[in-house]
Amino acid sequence: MLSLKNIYYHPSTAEKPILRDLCLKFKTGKITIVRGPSGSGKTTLVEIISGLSGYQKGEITWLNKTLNARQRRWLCGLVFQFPERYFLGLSVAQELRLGHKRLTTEELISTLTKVGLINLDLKKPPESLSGGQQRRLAIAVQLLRSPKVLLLDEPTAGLDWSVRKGIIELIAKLKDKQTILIVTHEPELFKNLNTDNYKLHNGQLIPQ
Ligand SMILES: Nc1ncnc2c1ncn2[C@@H]1O[C@H](COP(=O)(O)OP(=O)(O)OP(=O)(O)O)[C@@H](O)[C@H]1O
Repeated sequence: MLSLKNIYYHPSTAEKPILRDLCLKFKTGKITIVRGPSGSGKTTLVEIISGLSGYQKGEITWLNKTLNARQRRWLCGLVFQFPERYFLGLSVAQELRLGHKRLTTEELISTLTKVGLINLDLKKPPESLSGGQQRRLAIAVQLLRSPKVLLLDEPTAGLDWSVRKGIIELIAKLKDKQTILIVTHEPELFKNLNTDNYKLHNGQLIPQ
């Protein structure tokens, strides 16, 4: 399981540390939820876990083995906040094949099915999909890499209520195959899932 020990991060461009001796032990079978107000460091935390960003002190381990940034990038899939803003493909198929050129149509369809996108026209431009479909496509892009850990930054932000419900149900389904961390302003949306809850405050995680 994934574990963070005393993570300290103070970018030279920031006035004060963003994370201070932050500790987190992921629990088997539970979705980890981190809430916190804007600017508390939620995105910074997922960027560090995913290996996109470094840190000055501490240790991140998977099954008791210390991971460097490259190993964390292999281990984790990160779905950014509003991921649809970063789509590059001209079609759904092209979006999924970025970095996975040799994927067959069957493999694309199988991945889309995992995220509940059934009978989707692979030739459609990603921007023509609904908000909920775009969010599912962004999750599918990460699932193609078979990450052990899925990090979701505000996965329900900007979606209608009914669409949010669908995304929450999808996350509940994915949790059997992946370790999941969600950072969110809206932890109450996930209260019916089996979650382990924290608040990010002053650079540390407080169990809720
Ligand atoms: N490289 C950096 N240099 C300077 N300041 C930074 C850097 N990275 C993040 N920060 C600052 O650290 C704080 C935490 O940012 P972060 O984006 O992680 O917060 P957040 O909780 O995700 O916010 P939001 O909910 O608005 O997305 C912010 O004040 C941000 O401006």
